[in-house]
Amino acid sequence: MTATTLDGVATAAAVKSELTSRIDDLRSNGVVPGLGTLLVGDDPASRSYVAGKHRDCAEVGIESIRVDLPASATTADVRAAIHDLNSAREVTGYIVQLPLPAGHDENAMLELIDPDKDADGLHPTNLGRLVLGIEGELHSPLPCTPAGIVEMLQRYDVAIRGRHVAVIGRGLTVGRPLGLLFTRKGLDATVTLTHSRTVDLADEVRRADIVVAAVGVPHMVKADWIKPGAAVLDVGITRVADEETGKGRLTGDVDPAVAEVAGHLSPNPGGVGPMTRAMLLANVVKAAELKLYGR
Ligand SMILES: Nc1nc(=O)c2c([nH]1)NC[C@@H]1CN(c3ccc(C(=O)N[C@@H](CCC(=O)O)C(=O)O)cc3)C=[N+]21
Repeated sequence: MTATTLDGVATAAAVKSELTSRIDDLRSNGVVPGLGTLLVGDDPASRSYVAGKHRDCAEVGIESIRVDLPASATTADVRAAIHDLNSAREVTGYIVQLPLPAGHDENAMLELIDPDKDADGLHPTNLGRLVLGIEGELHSPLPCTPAGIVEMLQRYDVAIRGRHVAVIGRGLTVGRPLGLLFTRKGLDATVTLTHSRTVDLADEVRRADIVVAAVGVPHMVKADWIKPGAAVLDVGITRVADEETGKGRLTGDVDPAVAEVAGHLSPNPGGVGPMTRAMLLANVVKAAELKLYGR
């Protein structure tokens, strides 16, 4: 048996095509959705992610506004750029590309974002609403990767209610908010949030119906950790040199042999990454709709 592929490219395309009609409605009501990106420094991976976000916007009819600061930018420069994005009328939502270069306090910068323009859902107000929302409806942007994971599972009819989810990794952008999201009323999963200090990680993962690996350690999740038929989402990305060609390529956290045991498996690349980008677009559209129609 080979796992069903959770195809992030195809699923993201479906999400994007649904967004285009909402974008048309916004435009005909005089609201042009616009995504801003703030990139500091010249890390090649970050540059390429940001470029991808601008391409995605062009594809669906969202304007995009790019602010790039050099690696030498001071925290005062970053602060000033965030204030400009908060007041720029054409920017209806924006992100601060993470990680910021060493020396900047990321949490302090995230706090400066206008929560109504927070396209990543990483402002403390929006993370707080995520916590409050465990009891019901949410009217705030969700962090894009967690939202994309849940969206993909739902579109593939993978059961979540009452099921046991093992999340590996407790980071700000994936693991920690994902645990909160899965335990919300309406999703109703049981979550084990594991991390680098978890004792007997393999045993925790073996009990799970859904496994999310968001660590950044190539192929750490082995086939004998997986309950037969479980859904496995491979989030972590590591750039490695290909043994044959010597060229750089991307590797996920999940060992390829997992495909022989799992019921569903998201490839990496081609799985959660494209969904993350689609949910960013969804957050921008939602923010523009809230601006037009109110909460
Ligand atoms: N403020 C902020 N928000 C983020 O959402 C954010 C961030 N900072 N910093 C970095 C991480 C990483 N991330 C990715 C999104 C999509 C792909 C993606 O689409 N990857 C393609 C492959 C792309 C390639 O080939 O390089 C795929 O998985 O198929 C990857 C990584 C968002 N992040």
